[in-house]
Amino acid sequence: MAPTAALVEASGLVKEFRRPRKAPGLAGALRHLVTRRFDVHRAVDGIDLRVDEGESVAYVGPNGAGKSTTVKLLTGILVPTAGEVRVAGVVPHRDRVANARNVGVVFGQRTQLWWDLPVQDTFELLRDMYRIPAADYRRSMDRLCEVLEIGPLLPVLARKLSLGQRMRADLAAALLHEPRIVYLDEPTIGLDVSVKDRVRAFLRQLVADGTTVLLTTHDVGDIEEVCRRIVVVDEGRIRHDGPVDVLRDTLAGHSTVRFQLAAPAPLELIRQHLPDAEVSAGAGERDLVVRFDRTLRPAGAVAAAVMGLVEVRDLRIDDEGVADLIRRLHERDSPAALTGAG
Ligand SMILES: Nc1ncnc2c1ncn2[C@@H]1O[C@H](COP(=O)(O)OP(=O)(O)OP(=O)(O)O)[C@@H](O)[C@H]1O
Repeated sequence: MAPTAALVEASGLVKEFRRPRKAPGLAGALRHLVTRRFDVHRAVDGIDLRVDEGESVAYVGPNGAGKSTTVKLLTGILVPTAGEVRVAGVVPHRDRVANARNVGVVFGQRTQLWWDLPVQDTFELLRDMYRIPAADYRRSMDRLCEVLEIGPLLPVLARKLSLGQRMRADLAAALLHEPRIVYLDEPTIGLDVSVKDRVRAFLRQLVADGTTVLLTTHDVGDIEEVCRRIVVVDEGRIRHDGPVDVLRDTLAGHSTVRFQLAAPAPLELIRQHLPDAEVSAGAGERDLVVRFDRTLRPAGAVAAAVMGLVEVRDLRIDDEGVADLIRRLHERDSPAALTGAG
């Protein structure tokens, strides 16, 4: 087998921000004007990351973990405080123009479409910006119009688009110049289920066609359906790096049903009937929490089993999200074992 080429190579990557340190109140603000003091915050704290051509990587972590900062370092928007980074052989912050030709970026909560222009005009501006030859532009547009069904959106002003339409147009805008790697930040946030499915199907196709994808998301469905590898980052460091499949089997395929009962929960009785589930007490003595592997039994079967044993007043089903996944990783592995775990 031919060796795969590294597309992203980061080693010892560090980004520090200076944050103003000021005492509270007006006196503090005035003092800060005279003697400025700063705290140094390491948003990215020594990241080693290699992404090979054709990989699909979920880059996840809690809020403030350093995900966006990493992506900004990869796009060249930020200059690292220390360490090395190359994307397709280019040092992003040294040669932002060359780097921009290789990368596409989509932010779910922001758009790169010109708000007051028809979608078509943004595409033409991008064509000129990236100096895409006419024949390549035609081919790329034809393909994107077909798979993203954006043809009817071309004459529409960007501000008139629905969220789902805007996301499809934004994906097209990011891919028009056929980048080798795409960074996607929460690409399905706020979308309804059917549009979400379409976006995920499109991303799967993109990966199948050989584009490298780095996806930041809080949605476990995005990870499971689009990515083969998951990198978990917390406090600026990589805590876990491995195949999604392993996590899917051991961690992510769980749901929790929370019951409110008419009387105090008989935990032992319920454990006897649901031996492969985790049965625990909730906040109050009439609350019951059952966590189970949803690949073994559906939530309906768990609810029916409990309702056959005790009187249930109310219930809620929660599928686990990325936050649960990260918490479970912390619980499962000691901090030492987590670092660099593969
Ligand atoms: N320009 C900046 N100046 C100062 N601090 C910053 C700056 N940008 C980010 N930070 C801080 O760096 C840390 C990491 O931020 P970052 O945006 O990379 O996190 P994130 O993992 O993307 O979080 P989220 O999921 O909330 O987007 C945070 O504590 C943030 O407040």
